Amino acid sequence: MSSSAEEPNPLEGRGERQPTPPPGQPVLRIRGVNHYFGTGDTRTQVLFDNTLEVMPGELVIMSGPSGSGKTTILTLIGGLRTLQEGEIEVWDADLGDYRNLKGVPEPELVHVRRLIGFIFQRHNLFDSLTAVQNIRMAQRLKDTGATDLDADARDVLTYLLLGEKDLEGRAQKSRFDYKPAKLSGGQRQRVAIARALINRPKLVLADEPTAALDANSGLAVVTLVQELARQRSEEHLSKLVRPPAEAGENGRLGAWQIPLLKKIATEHGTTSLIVTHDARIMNLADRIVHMERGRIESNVVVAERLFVREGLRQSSAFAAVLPEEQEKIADSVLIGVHPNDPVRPDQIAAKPDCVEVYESGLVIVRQGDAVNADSKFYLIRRGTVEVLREVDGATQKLAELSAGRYFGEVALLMDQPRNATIRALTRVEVYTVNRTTFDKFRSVSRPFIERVLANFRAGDGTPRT
Ligand SMILES: Nc1ncnc2c1ncn2[C@@H]1O[C@H](COP(=O)(O)OP(=O)(O)OP(=O)(O)O)[C@@H](O)[C@H]1O
Repeated sequence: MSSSAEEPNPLEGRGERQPTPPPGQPVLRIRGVNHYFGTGDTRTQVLFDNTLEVMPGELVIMSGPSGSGKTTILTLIGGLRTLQEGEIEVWDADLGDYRNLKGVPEPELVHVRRLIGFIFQRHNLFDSLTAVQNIRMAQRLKDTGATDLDADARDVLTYLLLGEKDLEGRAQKSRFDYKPAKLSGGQRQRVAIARALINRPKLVLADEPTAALDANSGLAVVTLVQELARQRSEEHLSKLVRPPAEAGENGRLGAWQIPLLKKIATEHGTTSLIVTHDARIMNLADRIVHMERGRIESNVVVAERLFVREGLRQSSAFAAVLPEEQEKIADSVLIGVHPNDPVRPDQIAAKPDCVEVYESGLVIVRQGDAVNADSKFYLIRRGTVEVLREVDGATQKLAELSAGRYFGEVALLMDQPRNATIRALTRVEVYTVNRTTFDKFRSVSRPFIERVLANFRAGDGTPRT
């Protein structure tokens, strides 16, 4: 991930670019993590068999009721607690490899902590130092090669509305030289956030980072975290900026913050795990992980969920069922991988009923094959297929279908043999909905489907397979 060609990158020439994990591999891998508090009779298990992968640059939101284990898992990832059971691996860009947190002695855990920007409620600012000095202190921990550290510290504080400008860009008294005792709770929190982000950590762990913040500065924090991960479009940012006419509205950025935001976020690739109940932040998430009673109950890549929902909705069979039911089916096939990324064999093995891969030239569905208990409905995840139909001994090519298109519904709906052959033109990945699920929803949506089938039999001109 790099800045656009037009923009000069002030971090250029700061030495070696930190390497990222190999393509398709996560920056954070958690496998089978259990955790217990207490000893003897009072020993209680609070985490149960948690497995999660986080990809580079993702903004992950962790949600779940109080006591479900979110903070415990975050502190284990950050090396703030000893890992008792399971595996946690964090990519160390300086090392160019993963650091395994299992059985790691304390001095080595310190290395892990240095990789991470922590934003926790207990922010531990130095009481005797001013806001700027607190940040300058953090800058000493890591040599980022920056030329003007003081200006960088002030820029981040200014963006977080602690500098000489208010949200509308009007002059205000800056808090640069205030000590923590003279700052409000929300201002202290923002100084702590600036301190956590000043060295542009590749991994940010945050526990309720916006709880003490007003809506405007809460959004400013999350937008900064997002921009550190990767540049968003002008359109995305402009939606977050308050129009002058709505000066009274809460939860927006000032237009003047945008250029500064971009300047601060010139180096990309930060991955963030944020525990929050703040709905506005959830809307910005790339991945939403929900915990219940010590277990990760769901792990959803937002773009994948949208992709599958959108794909299923095009099919008359699924369009006929209630939106909540459509969402349930869509969620049942998700594999937790962004649709732009190819699936790895281990990810397919983990969800064998949800996704299949066909190499170029392979037949996925063959014309004339009877529909049975193993027959499926297919949504193309990646790649292109061709739709072929044999009529009177001659093969006609009816269509080419690519990502986001579906096939295989008609035979399932009509209980008839497949009416066309589908062959992979490239390597193809497909989501599959099995017959049982399909039939369950078919019965719910029967009246509608009868109408669809009537149209189909009459021939409405659309080639369906
Ligand atoms: N130091 C500790 N000693 C004993 N039990 C603990 C300790 N810390 C947490 N727990 C228990 O572990 C469980 C998980 O707590 P954790 O703080 O991880 O949950 P959480 O989801 O972060 O909750 P919240 O949203 O309230 O912060 C809870 O039952 C909690 O009481």
